[in-house]
Amino acid sequence: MTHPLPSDGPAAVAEPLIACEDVSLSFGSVRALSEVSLTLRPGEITALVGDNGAGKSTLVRCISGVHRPDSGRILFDGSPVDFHSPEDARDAGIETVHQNLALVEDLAVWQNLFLNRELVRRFGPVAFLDRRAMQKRAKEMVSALAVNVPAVDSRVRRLSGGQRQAVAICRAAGFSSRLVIMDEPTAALGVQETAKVEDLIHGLRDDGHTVLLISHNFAQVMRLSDQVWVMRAGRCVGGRRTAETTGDEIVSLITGARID
Ligand SMILES: Nc1ncnc2c1ncn2[C@@H]1O[C@H](COP(=O)(O)OP(=O)(O)OP(=O)(O)O)[C@@H](O)[C@H]1O
Repeated sequence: MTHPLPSDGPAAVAEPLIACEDVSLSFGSVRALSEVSLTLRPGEITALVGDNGAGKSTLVRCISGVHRPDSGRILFDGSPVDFHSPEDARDAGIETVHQNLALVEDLAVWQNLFLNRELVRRFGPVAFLDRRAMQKRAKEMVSALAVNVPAVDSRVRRLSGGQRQAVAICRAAGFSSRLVIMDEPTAALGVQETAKVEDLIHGLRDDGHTVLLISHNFAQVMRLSDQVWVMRAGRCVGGRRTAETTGDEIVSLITGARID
């Protein structure tokens, strides 16, 4: 059963972009997920919170095609999906910004944006990388998101932590993705860089992306999200509209001081 959100009004009638229904997954004797049901509304930022080991990353990896649930199902835009790999999820429009960002330090920003999705130009049977087209498109992607990077031909090695995060978000937001999943996007950043990355995340929502955010930072969850789901010991123990809850209530759900 999906936990009802208290003030599910007319907006709740809209089809969720993602619905997890009774998703369970064990690793050997470890039951990482037990019948997890939750929904992500389209065009919103949903936060997923919980203590270490609660199952957040495992759930996100089921949505992004890294793991396949043992039971239960995941619906994307109303239809059940069975991703066999992250590429399957990406092809469907689900992008993940990993904690390690998965950027190549010695490549330029534009090369990182097009990693594994290079544009090619064909002359008869021969294909060439279309550097010019990729650089042009990279500039458009960067300026569309107002990403604060020096130039698209800068090497990633020269960028700050916040700028790297911005490049990774830009890559995830490009290529017509619909859901962008972020795992602790500001964990390694200072206050100013965190604020810039949070602006970017708001920008993604303003552009119509749906965002799923794992964060241990309650203040950030309260600032950024529209909805919060709480996990504890592999279970989803509740969901709240962010505007109608408090950090204290979320903490009590996480710790089990209050069970809804
Ligand atoms: N590949 C794996 N093999 C075995 N056990 C795993 C694997 N991945 C996760 N687990 C276990 O599943 C449980 C849930 O882990 P998960 O990483 O999903 O939690 P989390 O909420 O993301 O924690 P954190 O906030 O620390 O990242 C833990 O007990 C973890 O040890």
